[in-house]
Amino acid sequence: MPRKREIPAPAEPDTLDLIVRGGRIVTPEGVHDAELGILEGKIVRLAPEVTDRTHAELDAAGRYVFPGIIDAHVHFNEPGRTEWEGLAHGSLALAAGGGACFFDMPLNSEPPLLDAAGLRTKRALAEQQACTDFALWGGLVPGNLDKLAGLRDAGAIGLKAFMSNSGIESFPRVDAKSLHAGMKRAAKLGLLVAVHAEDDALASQFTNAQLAKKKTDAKAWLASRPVEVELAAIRQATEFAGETGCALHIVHVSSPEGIALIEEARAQRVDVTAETCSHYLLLTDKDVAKLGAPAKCAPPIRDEKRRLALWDDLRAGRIHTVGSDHSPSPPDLKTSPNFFEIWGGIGGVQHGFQLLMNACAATADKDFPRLAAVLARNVARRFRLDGRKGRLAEGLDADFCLVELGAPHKITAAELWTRHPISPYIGRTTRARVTHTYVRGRAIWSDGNVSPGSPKGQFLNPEI
Ligand SMILES: NC(=O)NC(NC(N)=O)C(=O)[O-]
Ligand SMILES: [Zn+2]
Ligand SMILES: [Zn+2]
Repeated sequence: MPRKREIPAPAEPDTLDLIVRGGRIVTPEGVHDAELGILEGKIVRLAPEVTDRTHAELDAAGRYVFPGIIDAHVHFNEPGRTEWEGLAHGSLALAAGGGACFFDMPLNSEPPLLDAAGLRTKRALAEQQACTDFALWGGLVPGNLDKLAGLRDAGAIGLKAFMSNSGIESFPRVDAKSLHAGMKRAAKLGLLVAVHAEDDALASQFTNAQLAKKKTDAKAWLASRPVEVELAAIRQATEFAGETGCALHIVHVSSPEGIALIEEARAQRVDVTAETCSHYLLLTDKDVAKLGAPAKCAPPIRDEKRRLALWDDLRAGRIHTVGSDHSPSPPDLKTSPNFFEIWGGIGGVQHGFQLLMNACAATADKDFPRLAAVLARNVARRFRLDGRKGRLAEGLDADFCLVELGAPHKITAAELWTRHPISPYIGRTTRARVTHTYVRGRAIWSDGNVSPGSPKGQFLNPEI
């Protein structure tokens, strides 16, 4: 008979650093009243009532406690185009909107992030400048196949490729051959590939048709990128994913037809997931015509029917992640009488997610769990960070934000933390407001203000 092992008495719990009192906890499974106990940056208690001793308390009564948002799609453009945005401004704006982590795209920094040395440079900058945690995308461009292993070893969260012109000379688009070869190599390395899915030949064809008619207004620009442009590229990328076994993430899917193609591929066991962005759920082609430059992005914002269908997709679990695709530029690049010449990219990192919550305000208990899935849990899962991030659960990082559903607030340019006060959401009203954002148990944003002595962001390595 083996001797009975002596079971040590449970250690006297340390005094907690923080208890979040009285909030409504949002998880993908539902909303419930509970409290969080936090110690050394981790959630160590999640219970109806946390009774431990604590150094501090945060009153969350009457508020929702969301998991810290993980925005897998931002362009903070540093190094090289810091005057467009920058890691400090960008991450603060993200935190002000409930974000705890961002994944920075390999463009529009200059040079773009195409190898391990580039990753180390951007990582060092972000460790100094970013107030939230972060991961970094590497680029997949024609000719950098031999850099992909280095990118993986340096901790890239995945590879990003453009199937159409990126607008950035140093970040050329992949043709079919280089995309296929890149995905094949990425599959071997265990790296996910994300694509900007617009077919270059079709986009040029439709663009030329508009320009030939001397049409250069917003309406003509929208007509130059019909849904077919997106669908052709999604078809090709999913086909390649099937052939190569590469994990594929289609970023900024703008149409329900695009989501349907991704669903079809998934039914064929292709490892593909869909991201859409807040602006496709919040704006329509009419807003593009009305707002002009601040609402220009590619693929473009679609009609009301498609916007509503994307909400259906999101509620049905057919959209896996929602990012901001925050891609701002200085005002001079946003002003031209020719809409085709205006820089494409929407600055929405601060308000986009809050406006999604606002859109669900009347059905919060039903819809907030879905938002917790697409804004945090699913992102962490897809990018293998779920051992640390993405949920309010014991043992995970204490990343969370408090959301208040209060009186309608009108969004102003003055409240933007981005470098340039350009946003399609200025003038909109929202009942949902993020009052506090915590990363690893420390306040970054509190009571609608930047917390003094903000902590520096940590680099996140995928769990390969
Ligand atoms: N160079 C960019 O930042 N492009 C971005 N611009 C958009 N979406 O309009 C993007 O993600 O494709
Ligand atoms: Zn893109
Ligand atoms: Zn983007």
